[in-house]
Amino acid sequence: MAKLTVEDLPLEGQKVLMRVDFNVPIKDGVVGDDNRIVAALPTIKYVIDHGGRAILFSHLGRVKKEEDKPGLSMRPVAERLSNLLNKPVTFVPVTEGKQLEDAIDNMKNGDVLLVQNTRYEDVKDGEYVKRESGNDPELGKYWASLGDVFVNDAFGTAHRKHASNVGIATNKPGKAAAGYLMEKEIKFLGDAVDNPERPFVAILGGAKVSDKIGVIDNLLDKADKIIIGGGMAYTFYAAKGIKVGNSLVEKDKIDVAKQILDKAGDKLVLPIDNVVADKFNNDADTKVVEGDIDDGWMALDIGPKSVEEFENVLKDAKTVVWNGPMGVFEMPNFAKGTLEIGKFLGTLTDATTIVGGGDSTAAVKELGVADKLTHISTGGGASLTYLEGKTLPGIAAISEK
Ligand SMILES: Nc1ncnc2c1ncn2[C@@H]1O[C@H](COP(=O)(O)OP(=O)(O)OP(=O)(O)O)[C@@H](O)[C@H]1O
Ligand SMILES: O=C(O)[C@H](O)COP(=O)(O)O
Ligand SMILES: [Mg+2]
Repeated sequence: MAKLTVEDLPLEGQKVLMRVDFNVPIKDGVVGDDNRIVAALPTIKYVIDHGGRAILFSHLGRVKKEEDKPGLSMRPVAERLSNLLNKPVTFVPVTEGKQLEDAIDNMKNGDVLLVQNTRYEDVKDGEYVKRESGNDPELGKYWASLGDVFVNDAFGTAHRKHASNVGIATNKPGKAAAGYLMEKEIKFLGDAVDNPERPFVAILGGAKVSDKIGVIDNLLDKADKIIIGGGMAYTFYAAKGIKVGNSLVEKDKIDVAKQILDKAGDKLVLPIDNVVADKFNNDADTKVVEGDIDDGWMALDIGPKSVEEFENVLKDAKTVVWNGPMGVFEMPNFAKGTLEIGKFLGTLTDATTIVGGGDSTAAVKELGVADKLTHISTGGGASLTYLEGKTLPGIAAISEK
């Protein structure tokens, strides 16, 4: 990578501003899945082990009104980070002003400080002003003034143009570096997209048809096969004139699906059979059907023949990128397709296997197959934007070597 990295920066005695993606699930004031915090530890440790003073910034959720703030405080994240680092982390409950500046002045080499949720800046005096999310130039300049150098390790946020990533970087020319997580994500995803070992197979599932249909179009030029499963599949069924019953379909995307089918030829692999249910519930009546899905039934998982067919396509793959579960894996009765595909990927020891996306990552972790895969991306939207071949503003703003 031609970008500056954390190892290129002076750290001893420096105030090191760091952008991380600690946008993690919080339930009842406690951090749930801490994958994203754990993933940033190598860079944080490197900075403090080299005498830097780590000043961490992250957003958490989406702050649109004053009342959103209490539930989206970074305090629980500071507690978890402190446990993981096994040392105190100073939490500053504000995003600007004397309290923050004093706390930074009091830091010693090797100390860690976490600033309040950067998106608190999106709401001022009850108004939704988007200072952070809209990359307000004054805010980026102010945050940049609080430190000497900048390290961006927030791959998960790289598709966003925020004051805390793009803004700070722009105000630290020649001193804005990528962290280890950023490097690692770019390496795995970059190799997969730019120079994949073939056959290269992409698996797309999940529920966000309109968000992700653009990815399919772009990947058609790059992948050897694209497997479509999960809620994504039935819009393609509809485009082919197969009956979908009450399955998830995005009607205004049927035309796009038709165009993709025309362009794709036999590159696109759709489910042969599905587990259909009479309601969206784990306790629904279910059956496996091939092809047409009758009214009153909805497809909530791929069926055994689809699993077999998908495995057949995957068995010789050398690169596999997966986003979006094969069914409603949150309900145990519809988790089998996702589990089977995940388990099978785990057996492809000669292949590079990459999973990205919030629910997809949660699925492979819950189902116990995560450690068999080459790379679990911390980016959902970011990894897909990358796969689409688009420039990520957070990465673009990092200084060149
Ligand atoms: N057949 C289906 N019908 C309805 N929902 C489905 C079906 N298959 C999967 N899903 C749902 O799709 C959701 C996950 O899709 P999603 O596109 O959000 O993936 P993701 O990995 O979280 O990616 P991102 O990070 O972009 O959100 C899950 O909640 C799952 O229940
Ligand atoms: O979780 C993510 O994808 C990133 O942290 C970005 O969050 P956002 O979708 O709220 O901008
Ligand atoms: Mg999701």
